[in-house]
Amino acid sequence: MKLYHSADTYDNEVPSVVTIGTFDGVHIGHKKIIERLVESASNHGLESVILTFFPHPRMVLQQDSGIKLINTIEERTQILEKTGLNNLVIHPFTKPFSRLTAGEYVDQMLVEHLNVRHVIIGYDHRFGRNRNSNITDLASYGIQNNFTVEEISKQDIDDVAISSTKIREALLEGDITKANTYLGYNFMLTGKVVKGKELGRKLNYPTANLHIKEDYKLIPKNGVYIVQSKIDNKLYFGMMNIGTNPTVDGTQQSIETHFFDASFNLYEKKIQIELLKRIRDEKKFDSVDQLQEAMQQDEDFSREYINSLV
Ligand SMILES: Cc1cc2nc3c(=O)[nH]c(=O)nc-3n(C[C@H](O)[C@H](O)[C@H](O)COP(=O)(O)O)c2cc1C
Ligand SMILES: Nc1ncnc2c1ncn2[C@@H]1O[C@H](COP(=O)(O)OP(=O)(O)O)[C@@H](O)[C@H]1O
Repeated sequence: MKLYHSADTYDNEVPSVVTIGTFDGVHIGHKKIIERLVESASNHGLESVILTFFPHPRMVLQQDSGIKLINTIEERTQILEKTGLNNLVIHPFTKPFSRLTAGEYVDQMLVEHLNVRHVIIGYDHRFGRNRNSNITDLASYGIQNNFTVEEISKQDIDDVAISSTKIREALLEGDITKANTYLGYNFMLTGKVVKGKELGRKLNYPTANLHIKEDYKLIPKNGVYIVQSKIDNKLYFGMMNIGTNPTVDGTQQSIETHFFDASFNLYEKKIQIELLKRIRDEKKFDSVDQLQEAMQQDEDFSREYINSLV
């Protein structure tokens, strides 16, 4: 897959089949549409292109929307990489861009830059300034500009939309099992390991503190989770706490993971952690001893679960 950070730099000479959308989560519903795109392109000797925008339009047009996404743009790219897609175009969504008329948008983006021959698009897709134009308009532009438009039906879209919202809700409720089922892969958190209070090692549970730089990334409900992570090509299991560490009077939310049967220096390292199962809520214990006991129980429970996987 070739990645372009703007449609302006797209340089493939072969005409394309384009799908436009956010694809946050790249879940099983999205995958069906992407399969259709990839198959259509390959059947007609064309290039498959996903045109997506970053930042998310709502992050630019309604800056206070506080929108949270299932994937960072980097994670989204990583997941799309595995779908057989030829080209991913992440076009910068800016205020000036949002003011292009429908005609300008089609001419510049689809025709001039992406050399489009076929568009696969949702029945309710709106585009151009103030989202003025719809799929019927796109089809007329197509007649003038030598491309065809294929509609994704309401039924297919509803399947997709429902699961996207459901995944966000599931994550906020801590239902990681449900989220993973809809995603078709394990929900992940990606970031850099930073220094914490250095208390973990005193509790006999050193914990890698994950710093996620993308403030728009959706963080699941506070609590304790069983996790896995590939670090330097080796798979480690562990237990993660997402929360404010009330026992030690913490206030800031932290994301901390203790990896089993591992001893390494992870500071400054970029890691990706997959969440497998939620164990319990975070609690304020009366003493650090009680916290340590709870962590021992979490470990026992996690190890049993992990052993049952293999
Ligand atoms: C599996 C696990 C479960 C945890 N559960 C709780 C909890 O229920 N309540 C709490 O206050 N802190 C909990 N913690 C957080 C500890 O308070 C934290 O790891 C400790 O303060 C060390 O922090 P440090 O890495 O910044 O040194 C948990 C940590 C882990 C790894
Ligand atoms: N099994 C392990 N799981 C997690 N981190 C580990 C492990 N072994 C060593 N470490 C290292 O210890 C650090 C965490 O130690 P800790 O005392 O909790 O300090 P901090 O508060 O800075 O996170 C991690 O960032 C990592 O570099």
